[in-house]
Amino acid sequence: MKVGFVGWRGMVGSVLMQRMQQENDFAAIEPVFFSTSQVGGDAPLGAGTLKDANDLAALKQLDVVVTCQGGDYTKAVHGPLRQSGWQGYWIDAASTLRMESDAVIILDPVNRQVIDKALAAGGKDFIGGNCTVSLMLMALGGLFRADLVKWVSSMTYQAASGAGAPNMRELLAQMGGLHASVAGLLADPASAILEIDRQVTERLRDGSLPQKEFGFPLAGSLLPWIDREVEDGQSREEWKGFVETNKILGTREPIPVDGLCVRVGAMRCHSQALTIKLKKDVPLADIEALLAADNDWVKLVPNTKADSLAQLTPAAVSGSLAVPVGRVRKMKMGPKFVSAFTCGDQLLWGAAEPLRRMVRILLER
Ligand SMILES: NC(=O)C1=CN([C@@H]2O[C@H](COP(=O)(O)OP(=O)(O)OC[C@H]3O[C@@H](n4cnc5c(N)ncnc54)[C@H](OP(=O)(O)O)[C@@H]3O)[C@@H](O)[C@H]2O)C=CC1
Ligand SMILES: N[C@@H](CC(=O)OP(=O)(O)O)C(=O)O
Repeated sequence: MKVGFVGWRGMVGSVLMQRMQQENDFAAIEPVFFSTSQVGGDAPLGAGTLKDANDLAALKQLDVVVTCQGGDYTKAVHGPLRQSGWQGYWIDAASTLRMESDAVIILDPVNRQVIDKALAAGGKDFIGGNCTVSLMLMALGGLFRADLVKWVSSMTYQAASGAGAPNMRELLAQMGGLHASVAGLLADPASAILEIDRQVTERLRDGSLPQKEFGFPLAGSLLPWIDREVEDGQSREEWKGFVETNKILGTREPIPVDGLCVRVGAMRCHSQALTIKLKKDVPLADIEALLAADNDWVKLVPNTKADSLAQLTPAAVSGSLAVPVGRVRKMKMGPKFVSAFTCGDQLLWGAAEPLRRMVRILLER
């Protein structure tokens, strides 16, 4: 199987490359590497030279295109490539094609049956889901599979990486800038904390912190809006929660999913506080058992202070494929209301891993 990789040196693409090497995936395929800017340069893994990612004739030679290049590339190339008669599989991290009727959003531990059905029907476009949605479904898969969910409200704490690599750098530069502005006072144990706070707040507001990428300080603050405005006062990130969840699950009766998406100063893990209304009253132990057993990556964290603080944070989860879910308890609103908190690496299950596994699914056929 000849598989072309576009966007392999970007942030998501690099994580995909790492995972494919860890799992020895390249041994099973013939990889061809593309670039939009370094055509003719050395390809990785000794795979010859980099081909032009905009060269339709070169792309037409492939059985599969895997792209992490971004939505602009997808918009420019996918349509013309299909119109030229190419019948290969298109596997994409960008959101551009997700809601197209002939595209499937891939998250195989949750929706393998949707993927298999599409493949059997001749489906060719397989698109990775929004990171927040994919991580929520990896965590709550057991409740959805048991058809217990009446609705979900998700309040997110999303990492800088979701906005891109330059944003991660900017967050750290802002952190450094804040620290530097009060380093002298901090070194003096007798200095007044309110004076430290006053100077930090002044720095947050005076426009001197680097903020080209985010537009605002994120370090020492948070940003309660992600992506552009859509309808009904929702951000586009919030809109994806409902439409993508239901498309991934292939629901006939859409399950309401809504909440607020917030950017926080974490590096690459998205966290979510979830309020779930169940269709019926189910004992807590059964809920925990369903959550824990759903897939190989979800990890039920006991609802204790010690376990939550040790296992349910970006610091604990970063770089790991595990998707811990904890803080599971019945809420005061009534026996059908359950709270949960989950945290996951948004570059792994949130971006690269579903694409890698889709290549494997195609290889199995
Ligand atoms: N960031 C995220 O969390 C998520 C992103 N996505 C999707 O994936 C797409 C790619 O995102 P992301 O990986 O963050 O994008 P990056 O900006 O990291 O990479 C995109 C491309 O930029 C080019 N590039 C230019 N300069 C550099 C450099 N110094 N280092 C590496 N690459 C460089 C590369 O293309 P070339 O080799 O052709 O020059 C690369 O493939 C997004 O547009 C989005 O659609 C999906 C889910 C999550
Ligand atoms: N929008 C997400 C990251 C992302 O790339 O999402 P999508 O794949 O839906 O465009 C975030 O900012 O955290």
